[in-house]
Amino acid sequence: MTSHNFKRIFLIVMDSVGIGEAPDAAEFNDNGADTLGHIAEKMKGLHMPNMDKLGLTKVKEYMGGQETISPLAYFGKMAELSAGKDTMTGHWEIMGLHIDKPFRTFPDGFPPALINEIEEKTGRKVLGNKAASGTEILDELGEEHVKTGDLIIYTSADSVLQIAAHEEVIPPKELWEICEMAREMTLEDPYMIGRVIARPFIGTPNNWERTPNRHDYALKPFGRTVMNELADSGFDSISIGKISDIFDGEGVTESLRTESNMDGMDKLEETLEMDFTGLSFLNLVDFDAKFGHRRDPIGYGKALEEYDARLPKVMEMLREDDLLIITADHGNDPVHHGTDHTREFVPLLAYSKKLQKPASLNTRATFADVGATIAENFNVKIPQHGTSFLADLK
Ligand SMILES: O=P(O)(O)O[C@H]1O[C@H](CO)[C@@H](O)[C@H]1O
Ligand SMILES: [Mn+2]
Ligand SMILES: [Mn+2]
Repeated sequence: MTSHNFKRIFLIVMDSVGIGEAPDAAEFNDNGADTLGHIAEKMKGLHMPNMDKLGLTKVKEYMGGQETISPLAYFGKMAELSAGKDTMTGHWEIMGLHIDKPFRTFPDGFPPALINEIEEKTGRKVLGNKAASGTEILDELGEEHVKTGDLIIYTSADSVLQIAAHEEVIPPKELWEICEMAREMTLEDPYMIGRVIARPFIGTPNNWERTPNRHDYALKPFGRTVMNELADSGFDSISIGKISDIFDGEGVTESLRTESNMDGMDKLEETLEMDFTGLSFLNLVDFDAKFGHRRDPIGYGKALEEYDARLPKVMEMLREDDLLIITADHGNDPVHHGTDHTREFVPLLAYSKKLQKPASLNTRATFADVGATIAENFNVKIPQHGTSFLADLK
């Protein structure tokens, strides 16, 4: 082991917090996308003093951001190499994979053969079968679903098959079973759907509310990730939030579920108190699910400020030989057209108490540089993709 190895690495993915259009944004119809920048403008000033102190404003100027002369963290930004801008592609790339064939998407609805099979196997009819926003489709079809018990099936620009059902019409357990069945049907070509998602909700017409009983059924990562290497070498690989779902449990030695960003930060603190050697990997999904897809820049901005306020405690709880890495998995600009993700650069911040002279990590060509760094740190097999920046952390 070299002198700069860290015993514990805490990785935070701020889901969808992009910092400006990626060089290939045009290929994704995302010219001009800028999640953080546009939120800050809509907020007439966004205040994340702790992210700024770490070095965020070194890589992203935004309204309300405070310039930092001596950042506490190494700072940089990363472009995504894979052919996709979804959560799984982003996270899998962070852990060392390169997804060159995008998952299948069904912007015009799923083929009749699949819908028929679902209807036959569940004994329920299907409503919707189109690309839609998850809240709007409840307004449109919620009442009919409650009357008939039919399944609301919808998708988005992502490779997802989502099934919504009222908890009093189809109890979550039954909905999960239906989703497991749909998962089995769509693992391979011609479907190869990234995720089947159970979307239980409660409430009454015009007051529908989605519940935390959401469950995601992902495909298994297409190759071995750094998490597999860690787990197989006897290190801890702790998942917080939906990380375990995103990797379908692959390379996860312990999983802590969360109900919200703040709950995620609570669970992160729990792992900061634990004695382990390896990785604690947190995803903060509210940014994306509650605000990005809902095109709610003010809600998004407030959530960012609320998150930022939790950082001093996290930094205080870090031990001398810990490393904290903060990044994101794609953008989701809440003032961009549509309701989907955006192809953007993501921030990269790396902080440790023992690092004395934080400097720039420049612009990285792939998110996999994070995975390569983690692999090198624990001396496990370096992924095929990615260049470690461990030696730069002095
Ligand atoms: O509109 P809702 O149901 O929130 O769906 C969003 O959530 C899905 C999974 O993250 C995305 O693909 C997007 O469609
Ligand atoms: Mn995401
Ligand atoms: Mn999303």
